Amino acid sequence: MESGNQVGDYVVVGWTINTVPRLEARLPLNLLNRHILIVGATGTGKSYTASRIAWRVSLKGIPVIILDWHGEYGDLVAEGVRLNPFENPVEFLSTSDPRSDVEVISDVLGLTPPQEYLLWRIISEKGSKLESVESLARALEAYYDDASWVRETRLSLHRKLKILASNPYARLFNSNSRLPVDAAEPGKPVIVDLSLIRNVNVRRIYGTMLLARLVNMNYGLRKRYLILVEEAQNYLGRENPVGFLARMMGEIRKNNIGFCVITQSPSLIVDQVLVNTNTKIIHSVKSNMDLEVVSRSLFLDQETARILPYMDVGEALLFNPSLKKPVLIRVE
Ligand SMILES: Nc1ncnc2c1ncn2[C@@H]1O[C@H](COP(=O)(O)OP(=O)(O)OP(=O)(O)O)[C@@H](O)[C@H]1O
Repeated sequence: MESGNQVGDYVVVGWTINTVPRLEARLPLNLLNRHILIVGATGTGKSYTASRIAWRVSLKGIPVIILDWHGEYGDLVAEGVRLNPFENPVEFLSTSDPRSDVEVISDVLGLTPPQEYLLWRIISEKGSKLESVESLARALEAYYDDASWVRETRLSLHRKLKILASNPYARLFNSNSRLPVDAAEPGKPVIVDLSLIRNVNVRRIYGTMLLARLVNMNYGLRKRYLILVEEAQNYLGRENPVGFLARMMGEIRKNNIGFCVITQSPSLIVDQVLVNTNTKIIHSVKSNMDLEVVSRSLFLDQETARILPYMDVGEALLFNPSLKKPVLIRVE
């Protein structure tokens, strides 16, 4: 299916504004695995821009998966394949590799070191008897307390898992699941509608688990695809970033996955994202903190920085290493 391999192949994001004649604003496909950042205040055109990129990249035969936090991409990419997370469970425990599973679960749930250790003990003791989140929650409830820290840790870990093991959320996690990347076709990005998961914390956990499984599956295979992460502050926020995702942004050689990270507020996102995204598309930014972060990370001169709050919807500064300085474009 992959055809976007030719050197110099690219997709068009829009057109330059301040040049005569106007020129194509291009996104080279060989930069995809060096990641894209799209930022801008509410309503400035981030999702529209991301949807154009998703569709055009997918037309090149590169599979695209959209983690659709608000459920808006069904309208933006009418050709996309919409997936309901409840009908597409993600693997929570894969007893074939318990060590890396514990790391993933720990990252996803934000476990403390004692919680992670206890989880490891239980999984290595019970092994294949734990095929679901419910069975893990039950095993935790019944686990013997051989020290006082075990009891406290067990109870706090159980609290974290309880909602995942409850109805209807337990259906989101299953040991016999397939990854949605198989559903992608040329011109048809896969849209995982996360908004169907009402509990925001569970939504974040499902999204992160899905990302973890996609990334892990791709080690060794090195298949090329693009993942759009909407409302990225939920996964890569400064307060509680998911460790493996932040690390992934810097590990371009080990994996061939490109991330397109989308957020309203670059000041809420971990620095790794700003440092490790090669292509930046900056729509209008209004808050002083975000203006400062954008200006600093792109080394903007004062004149360019001054226009940031006043750009129209659909206008953006495009920056990548092949350009000497950011270019003002209109996304089309
Ligand atoms: N390049 C464009 N050309 C034409 N219309 C656009 C363009 N970009 C955005 N729009 C329109 O502007 C509106 C807001 O766009 P969009 O939803 O993409 O903004 P957003 O920054 O993602 O907002 P939010 O943060 O609230 O999700 C939509 O109606 C969209 O169709």
